[in-house]
Amino acid sequence: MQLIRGIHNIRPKHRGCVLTIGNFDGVHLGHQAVLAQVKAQAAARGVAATVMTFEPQPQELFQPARAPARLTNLREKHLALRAQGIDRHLVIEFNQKFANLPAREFIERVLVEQLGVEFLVVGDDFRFGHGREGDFAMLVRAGKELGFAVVDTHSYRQQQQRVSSTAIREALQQGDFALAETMLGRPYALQGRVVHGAKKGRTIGFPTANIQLKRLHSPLQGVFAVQVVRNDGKMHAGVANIGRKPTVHGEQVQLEVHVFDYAGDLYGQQLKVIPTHFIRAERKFSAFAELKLQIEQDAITAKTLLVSRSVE
Ligand SMILES: Cc1cc2nc3c(=O)[nH]c(=O)nc-3n(C[C@H](O)[C@H](O)[C@H](O)COP(=O)(O)O)c2cc1C
Ligand SMILES: Nc1ncnc2c1ncn2[C@@H]1O[C@H](COP(=O)(O)OP(=O)(O)O)[C@@H](O)[C@H]1O
Repeated sequence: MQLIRGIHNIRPKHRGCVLTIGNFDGVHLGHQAVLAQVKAQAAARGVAATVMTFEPQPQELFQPARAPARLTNLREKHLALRAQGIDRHLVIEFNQKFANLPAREFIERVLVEQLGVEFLVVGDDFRFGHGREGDFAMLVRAGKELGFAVVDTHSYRQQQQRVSSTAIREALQQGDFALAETMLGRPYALQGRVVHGAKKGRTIGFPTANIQLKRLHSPLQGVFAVQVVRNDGKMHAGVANIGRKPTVHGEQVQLEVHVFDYAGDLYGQQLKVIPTHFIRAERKFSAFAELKLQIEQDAITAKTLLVSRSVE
């Protein structure tokens, strides 16, 4: 799959596509139904199945404090789109300049001239262009005039509930990882590269692989039993903390994983961390020795939960 970052990187050879536009945060089953429609239309026409997303997501630019926690950062989203068999992922850098682009210009310049869109799939509540002036009806009219088809996405439901990024976020916050998985079509996972930390973990017998979340807000916080998948596909059990580490005056929210029965170097590796159970909220301890005792308890709890899960 091809990743195109920025409209300035669209080349004449990219003309001709079946396109969908949206945030696609999570790439859940609702999104996957839309992607299947895009792929089928693209295959029938012999053009590229293309997804346009925005980075940051528009609300993260306009109202960063109120923007919902992302289920997938850019990389995770890209990998999930790739797993769906999409040909091209076009990431628009969403800044004030792009937000000011008049709706008509977006259609004429980006959709028609640059992308040569043949078939467009968007939600009927999709708004775009300066001051959100563009809407579904405008796209339909422009399509008739400029020669592309426009269809709306259908609401995808499961047990009467509309599958949405919001519903998945709520399931995660309630520790209902099984429900989140049924809506995502895969286990909820956080992915990233192991970076260097303060090197304190090893001094208490709990080395922790530190992974930057690359999100404005995290949908999860606290201590969890987890499964860890390495790039070579090897699986391990572990215990993880997602938080600011108030005991050691951390700043950014980070994911830290202690892998059970493992001793080796994980720096630089890509890890996929699948939370399976919520254990407790993060706390500030008055001494590092107290935190050590608590982590020992957390590790026992996590092992018990993971064993009972594998027996189920
Ligand atoms: C299972 C687990 C639970 C944790 N719980 C907390 C916590 O409640 N409060 C806190 O400040 N840090 C918590 N941490 C983070 C530790 O402060 C951190 O792992 C330690 O400072 C080592 O950091 P380092 O990897 O940068 O050396 C936890 C870590 C793990 C693995
Ligand atoms: N069982 C393990 N779980 C997690 N990391 C481990 C483990 N064994 C060794 N490591 C290595 O140790 C590092 C973490 O040690 P730590 O002292 O916490 O350092 P840092 O502060 O840099 O994360 C990991 O990034 C990894 O390379």
